[in-house]
Amino acid sequence: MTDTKKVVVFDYGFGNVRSAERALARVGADVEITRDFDRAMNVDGLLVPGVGAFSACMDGLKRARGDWIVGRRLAGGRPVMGICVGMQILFERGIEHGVETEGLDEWPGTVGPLKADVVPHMGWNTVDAPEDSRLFAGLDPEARYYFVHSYAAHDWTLEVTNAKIRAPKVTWSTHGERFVAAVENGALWATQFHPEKSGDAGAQLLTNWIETL
Ligand SMILES: NC(=O)CC[C@H](N)C(=O)O
Repeated sequence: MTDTKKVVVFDYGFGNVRSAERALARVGADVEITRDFDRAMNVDGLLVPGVGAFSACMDGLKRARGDWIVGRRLAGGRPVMGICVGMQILFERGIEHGVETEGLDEWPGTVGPLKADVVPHMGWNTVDAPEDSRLFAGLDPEARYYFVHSYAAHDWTLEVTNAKIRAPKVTWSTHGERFVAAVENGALWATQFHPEKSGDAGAQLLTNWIETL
């Protein structure tokens, strides 16, 4: 019997923390919703949800020292997962309603408006994951995931040229145009869609993350 993995759902005031908590508990994690600095720093896995505007989420995250916590966890190789705006804020910057806000800059690039006939992109969609993805391991390539967003990262520019460093794995989806749907980058994983609202496929995806903790 492997140890039960402990996960903190980081509560900085901008995220559907209860549904994230339920989904993680359903796949066997010992889950706590908190913004407590020490618990968020020392738990097996930190999940950063995000609902709302990029700038408001960044303000809330900084007020709870979430920027510091994410940075120090990653510096020590401690797993972090971002969901929805919790993924968007990992990029260099976000532009929403003409407001440009600095993100955590874990990855270069700008999160901007989705160019599609219908926004928000609200509903189920497939993704195009790399063959060797650990996040999507064991999942049907035709599986669908639940998205609710009007902004996205359209490009991926972080290139890793050193063969000794594991290159990030990027998963794409399309709504009007191609956008980044998920990233696996060492201890930092993130999804634009909501695994906690994506049924069995989402549960398998969260299980895949929990198993790395
Ligand atoms: N579901 C969300 O809260 C996403 C909000 C984000 N500002 C976006 O539209 O992409």
